[in-house]
Amino acid sequence: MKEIMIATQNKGKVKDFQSLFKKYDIKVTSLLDLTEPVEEVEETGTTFEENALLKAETIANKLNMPVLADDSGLEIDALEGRPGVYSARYAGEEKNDQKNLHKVLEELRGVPEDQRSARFVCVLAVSRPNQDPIIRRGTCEGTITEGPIGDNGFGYDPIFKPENSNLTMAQLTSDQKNLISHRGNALKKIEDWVKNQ
Ligand SMILES: O=c1[nH]c(=O)c2ncn([C@@H]3O[C@H](COP(=O)(O)OP(=O)(O)OP(=O)(O)O)[C@@H](O)[C@H]3O)c2[nH]1
Ligand SMILES: [Mg+2]
Repeated sequence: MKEIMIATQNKGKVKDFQSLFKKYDIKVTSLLDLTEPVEEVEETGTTFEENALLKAETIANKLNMPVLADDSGLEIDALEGRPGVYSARYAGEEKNDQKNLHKVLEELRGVPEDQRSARFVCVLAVSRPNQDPIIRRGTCEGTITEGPIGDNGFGYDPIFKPENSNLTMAQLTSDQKNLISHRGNALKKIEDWVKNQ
């Protein structure tokens, strides 16, 4: 079976990619599968594109093989685009999903529904030896709920209601999420590369 290495340490992303790659018959491996753990790449960029490329290139050079990296986050209009590229560490260095989403809910307290618009952004970067990288962005528009609902997914999924849906991302199955998600939309744009693996 073909394999793609994803340069991530995030279990939630790995699960999304496993569901996304099923139809291509591709096995997903990630940094979590390596016997010798690699140090986390410091995300020093100020854009999703910069950080995705940084993660892809660093890991591709280290492992000497093609890798796919994902930099993603939530942009909330009423918060001028925050948490944005800082989504993973919004409430502190420990990267705690619960604390992050409660910080967002607190900041949006009293903001009416029609002003709670937001979008998930996912930038995928492919780095491969001796070839130019591929970088593509996917988004998913929606609104922020007043409280967390649902147990599936990860991150901010329990407080994000995609447009045209009555359910939050965390109430959808992985397959349902990925049909409409930022990650699914970005992956469609690199499908040619995926099929050639
Ligand atoms: O509810 C969510 N559903 C999603 O589908 C999703 N995708 C991203 N996010 C948030 O954005 C951060 C990424 O930050 P990020 O790209 O730096 O990843 P990370 O640091 O968690 O792992 P790595 O891939 O860098 O190893 C994550 O931690 C989450 O908080 C999501 N939240
Ligand atoms: Mg990260």
